[in-house]
Amino acid sequence: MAVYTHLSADDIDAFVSHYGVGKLVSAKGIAEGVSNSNWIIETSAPDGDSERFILTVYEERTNTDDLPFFLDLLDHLSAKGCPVPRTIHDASGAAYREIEGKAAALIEYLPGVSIDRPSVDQAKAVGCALAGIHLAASDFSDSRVNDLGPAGWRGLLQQCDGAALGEIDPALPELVDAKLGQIERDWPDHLPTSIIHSDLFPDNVLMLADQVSGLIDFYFACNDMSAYDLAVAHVAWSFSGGGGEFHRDIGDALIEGYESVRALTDQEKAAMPLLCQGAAMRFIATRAYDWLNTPAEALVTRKDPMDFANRLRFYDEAGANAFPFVQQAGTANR
Ligand SMILES: Nc1ncnc2c1ncn2[C@@H]1O[C@H](COP(=O)(O)OP(=O)(O)OP(=O)(O)O)[C@@H](O)[C@H]1O
Ligand SMILES: N[C@@H](CCO)C(=O)O
Repeated sequence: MAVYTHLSADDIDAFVSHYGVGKLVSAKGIAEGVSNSNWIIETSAPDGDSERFILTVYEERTNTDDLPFFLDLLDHLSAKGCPVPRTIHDASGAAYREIEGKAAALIEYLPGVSIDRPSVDQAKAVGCALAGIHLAASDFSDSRVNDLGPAGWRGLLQQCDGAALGEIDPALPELVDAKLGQIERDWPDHLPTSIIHSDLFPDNVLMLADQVSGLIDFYFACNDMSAYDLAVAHVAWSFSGGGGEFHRDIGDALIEGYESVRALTDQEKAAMPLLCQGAAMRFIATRAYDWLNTPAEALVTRKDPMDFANRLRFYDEAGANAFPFVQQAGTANR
């Protein structure tokens, strides 16, 4: 569940009254998500039309200093026609205001369903939408450093000492020891960069049939390698069963969709096996940290780091064979 902040109907009513979006009709807390508190808000305008919005209250994980970057980015991408929710501004023009001492924003509601098991056509559409935001953000004037790059993973993993990692799974300390230094050493520094989403998991994409109707949750967006963003999506979308089963058709479709909008360079293609291993390490690091630091009484379902340990091992072993860039024989659906 993700409603950490208690808001009364009067609190929400008072908040909404600053936005010129009509009268509050209903507000329901949203159970999905782990970082921030979210509600679906319905309002009615004087002409009787009703409208929906998302009210997000930013909790500890989102640094308020970064909000202008995140919220301006939503407005920029939405204005350029990307399927991204725009921010509703209050009567003074502000993109966020305070509620119960925390920053909060009213965001456009987008229709659609998050899907667990994408079809090939859906995966293509996701790749296409991802490349679309990379291109559309090229003239966005603000920037943000990726604090969850290799140095950030090491920082988080060092805070979980080896013994604690071993309590999650006896094989985890050895995997981290074997792979982290190697990924850091080989991490590319010359690939094309853009603003990236950096967390494009299925639960951050809304779909209507085969169309992407919404890309949401830009609260890890930053400047980094465009191909790393594609690697995150590849690692997040192409597996089922706790990361044990690789769906080659889905991985290939993501890349095909991406390349239908923005062609990858040869260097980006060559880097994909390493970028995917790095992406897997990123989610091992954040999940292991959260696993060990989430209080037992917290009403949040912890996410298993081992799902991404399995994916890291897969990319390590498969190398270039996990991607459609080289001719292969007999490697479908490994
Ligand atoms: N603009 C939107 N339009 C429609 N639904 C939305 C929108 N934004 C969020 N939601 C809904 O709210 C849920 C939680 O939102 P979100 O993923 O941003 O929460 P979070 O706690 O910040 O995320 P995370 O767990 O990935 O850190 C989503 O799964 C989706 O169902
Ligand atoms: N998408 C992430 C959570 C937010 O970083 C995960 O599944 O671990």
